[in-house]
Amino acid sequence: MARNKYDIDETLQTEFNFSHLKRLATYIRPYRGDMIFTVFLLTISSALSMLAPVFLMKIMDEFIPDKNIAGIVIISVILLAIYFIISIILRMKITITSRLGQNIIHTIRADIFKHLQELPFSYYDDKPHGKIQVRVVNYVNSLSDLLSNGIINTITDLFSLFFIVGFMLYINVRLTLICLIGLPLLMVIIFVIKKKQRVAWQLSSNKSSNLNAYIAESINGIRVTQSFTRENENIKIFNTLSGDYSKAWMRAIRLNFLLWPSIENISTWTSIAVYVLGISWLDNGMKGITVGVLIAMTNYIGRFWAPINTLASFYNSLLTAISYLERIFETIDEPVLVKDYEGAVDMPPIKGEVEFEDVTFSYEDGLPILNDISFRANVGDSIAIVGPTGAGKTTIINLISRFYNLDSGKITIDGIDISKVTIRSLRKQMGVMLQDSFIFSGTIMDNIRYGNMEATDEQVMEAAKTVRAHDFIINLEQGYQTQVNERGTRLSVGQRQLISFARALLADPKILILDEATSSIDTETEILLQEGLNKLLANRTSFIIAHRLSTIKNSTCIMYVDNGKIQEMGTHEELLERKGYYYELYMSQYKFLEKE
Ligand SMILES: Nc1ncnc2c1ncn2[C@@H]1O[C@H](COP(=O)(O)OP(=O)(O)OP(=O)(O)O)[C@@H](O)[C@H]1O
Repeated sequence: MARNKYDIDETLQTEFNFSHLKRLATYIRPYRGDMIFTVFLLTISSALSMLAPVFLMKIMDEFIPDKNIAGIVIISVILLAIYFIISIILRMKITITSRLGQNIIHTIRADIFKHLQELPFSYYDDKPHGKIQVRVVNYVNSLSDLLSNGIINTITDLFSLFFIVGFMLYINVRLTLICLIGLPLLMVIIFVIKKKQRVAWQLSSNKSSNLNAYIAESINGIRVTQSFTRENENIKIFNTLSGDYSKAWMRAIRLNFLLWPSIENISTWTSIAVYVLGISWLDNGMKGITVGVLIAMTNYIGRFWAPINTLASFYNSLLTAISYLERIFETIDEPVLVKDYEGAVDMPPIKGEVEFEDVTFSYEDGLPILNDISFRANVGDSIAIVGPTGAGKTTIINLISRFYNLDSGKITIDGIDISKVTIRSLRKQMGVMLQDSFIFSGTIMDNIRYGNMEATDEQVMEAAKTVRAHDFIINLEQGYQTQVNERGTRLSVGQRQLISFARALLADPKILILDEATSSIDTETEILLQEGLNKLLANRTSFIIAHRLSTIKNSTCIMYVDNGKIQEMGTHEELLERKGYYYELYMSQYKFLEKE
């Protein structure tokens, strides 16, 4: 799959369907006790608040004409008590819903993150990292309001609506029916704008994703940007992406806002109808219409449209949330293409014999990068892989750890097909040191211990001493406890490599895979690295994408890769004698080094 870029909208693999909502319900289910309790409290509060207009009606129609002061006082006290209870209930609701919403969001986020840990390299090859990040953080956050207040308010408002209509019918059936006439009209409006809203929110989430992708890319590439003084161009790209996002968001929100004026209009017109007809019926002395009835009725009509408004706003948030849910579930459902096959067993302790048998591999269908590659490395061999850039060297070493699946052929370790064993048991026994010696934020001690979480401080230091990293570490202001930033920016390239050596050694793997940095390193560090490397390689089978002549010459076998094939294999002397590809490479790049 071609890599998606920051300015290309992502297309959804699966369209939204209602099973997404059902799935969302599974996240909510563990909290249904809390939800039911809150809805119960809110329903009580809503029912209590419904009593006020009835009390008012009683005061207007009975207590005032009868001059019943005691009755008015009693009702006022009851109303005060009711509002006190309502305020306590609302406070409880806020506490419970906030906690509940955050718990649900945490579970969804944890599920995405767990899945991201398992997704293979190919997933990350195709997607800008900012677009992945926005799903874990922003999209999940956007569900917060829906999950905390939205659902509970909606259920409660449905109950309120039920009570309000009940009270209205109790007071006067005719006037109630006039009020309800507006509802079918509202349904039609909702139905008409629904599809447009969905599309608008999808577009808005795409644009926010693009913007995030670009921000992440710009931060990662800030050094190159400033070196090439590309700041102004970057700001222009940012402004375009940010403008696109604003426009998409404005369009979506405008569609959302179409609903409120509609509700306002419908509620105003039906209220006017109730007033006009009510007053004329009162004038005509129609049975059952009194001043108290009209006051109570207008009060209920005001209340009737409030929950309708909340329901409409819930509906809007649901449509917004759906566009995020689609992305969230798409990520959680992303197939883990590199996984344990059924019946996979653990890899027994590795001795270190590695064999490629007719291996063919492509990143993109129909474009093979490796063609029918076969070779064998015996226990303890160190294989230096050389060849022109883009030849497929990194690809070969990535396949040994099974970071990708093969198109055909097989790779065996100690005669066991690596696709038949569990990935964890395979990778745990391998030491991989990639060209970018990634340093995580934390202490130097933590960074080395990454290779073996059970290692003691002494073992960490022992490993650092062996690869010659100890001396520079103890000269840092806090030694092994010195904090380093993500990517290890405060360390030199050579220092980062030495830390990676120590990390790899601590894992004590039988097979070592190294992508040697090409960066020019000062002679002193070069000697240190070479010493470190020699210690690291002793008694292990190793594959090194080698750039230093010393590493190449010290290896048991050199493999020259080009055009997806192994063109030559042999020792330094054998290959020089053959006067083929390696000879050419040596004469053009390394020979002068030996003269110095
Ligand atoms: N994730 C990927 N998706 C698609 N093509 C890729 C991917 N990674 C590498 N390639 C392509 O595969 C080929 C081999 O790449 P590889 O990284 O293995 O080369 P290499 O020999 O290690 O190069 P270098 O010495 O420059 O690091 C190249 O043509 C490259 O463009």
